[in-house]
Amino acid sequence: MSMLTIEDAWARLDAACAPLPAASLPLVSALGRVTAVPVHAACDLPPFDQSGVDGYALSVAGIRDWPARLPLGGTIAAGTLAAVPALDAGTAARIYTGGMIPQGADAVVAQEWVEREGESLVVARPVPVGQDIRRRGEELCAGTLMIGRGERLNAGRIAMLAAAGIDRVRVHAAPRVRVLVCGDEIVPAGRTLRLGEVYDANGPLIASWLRRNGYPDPEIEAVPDREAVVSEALRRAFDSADLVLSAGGVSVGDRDLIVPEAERLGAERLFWRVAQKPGKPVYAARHGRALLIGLPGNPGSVLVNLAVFVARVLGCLEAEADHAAALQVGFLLAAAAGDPQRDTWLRVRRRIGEDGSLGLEPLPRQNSHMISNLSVADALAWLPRSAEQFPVGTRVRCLSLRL
Ligand SMILES: Nc1nc2c(c(=O)[nH]1)N[C@H]1C(S)=C(S)[C@@H](COP(=O)(O)OP(=O)(O)OC[C@H]3O[C@@H](n4cnc5c(N)ncnc54)[C@H](O)[C@@H]3O)O[C@H]1N2
Ligand code: MOO
Repeated sequence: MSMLTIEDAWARLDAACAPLPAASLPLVSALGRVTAVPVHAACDLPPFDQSGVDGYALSVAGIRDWPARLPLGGTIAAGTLAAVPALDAGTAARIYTGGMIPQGADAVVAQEWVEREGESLVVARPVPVGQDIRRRGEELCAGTLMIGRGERLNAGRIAMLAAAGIDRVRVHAAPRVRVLVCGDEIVPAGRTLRLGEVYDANGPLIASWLRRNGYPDPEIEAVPDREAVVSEALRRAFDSADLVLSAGGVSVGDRDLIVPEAERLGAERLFWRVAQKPGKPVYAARHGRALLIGLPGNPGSVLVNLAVFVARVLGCLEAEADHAAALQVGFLLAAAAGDPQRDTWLRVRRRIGEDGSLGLEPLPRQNSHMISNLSVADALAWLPRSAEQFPVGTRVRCLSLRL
């Protein structure tokens, strides 16, 4: 049976994704979304010359003799709205961190370095011009490009834009995701299992993975293995979602209904089966503007395909500039077996060595129906197909599970 390489499957998904429309959102509501336009600073940073410390503003250019004794004028606090009076020659003004530097001042001296004697200030040692003044625009000027298009907004980027006066930002819509959890034997936790049933791991896995990665909670539907029900669930999902994720029912059993029902509804296949282990029977198709990724039902396979394909499609739908799978290179901390026909995604725990190197510790219980090693697993080591063992120390690529 023909199997696509992982790279070819990525290329087909990339080619099939069209970016979702963009809209302007209040900045903090845009957390996790991707910019649709470049964003430029709305003001200079800092916006005015300001003090970097609590201390005294003075004009050192006019002082000949040190120690200097300077009569004290007014007090300048941060946030003072009224115009700050100019500093009289030969005087000093009390100033707080962030306070506006008065006209005539050319330095600030921190209060720890001076003595107060009545209404005068005694400055023992010479102070260089410019000391502890943060200059207007020294970090950046209004109009400076702060972030390009296609960048995902995290807390730091939101803070940075807010500081530069940005209150709204144009971002691509978050993909609407609908999840179909397939299988007659699947029941939610909390019920007593009857013989033949298993608890649903895939619904909670997909929902929490999406939330963890900054996507809105998806619609989740339990779908029994009946043609009419699968077909109706797919039809509704295609109508209402940008990305449909089904879990289960994509293998070759007679009750594996996702592929035939999706295609009966007119879905165009992008691929079915990828040369990877686990997760081989993964299916991808396009129906109108919606994409379907049929995740094979074993929870270990869902896990792998979320990290390998779903993350990529989501980034693509949001026109993320660097949406390609973020791969790192590490080395195996124990020998591992690959597979002669398929690339292997080996669940590992990442361990940073004392020298900063990235060690990948292969974990037990790798079979695709097992997920108890997720107590510690955080990445997938990518072992190319090979009949040989990979010895300790082999350098391999790895992909975060984004759990
Ligand atoms: N003759 C063949 N049989 C199978 C092949 C194959 O190539 N030839 N591939 C195997 C592989 S690999 C996988 S992976 C599975 C995928 O099959 P399906 O996508 O059709 O998944 P199901 O049969 O529905 O379920 C597989 C397995 O996972 C359990 N499961 C399903 N959903 C959940 C859930 N929500 N929570 C927990 N566990 C779930 C299900 O009970 C089955 O045990 O096919 C192999 N067979
Ligand atoms: O692809 Mo399956 O996930 O190997 O068990």
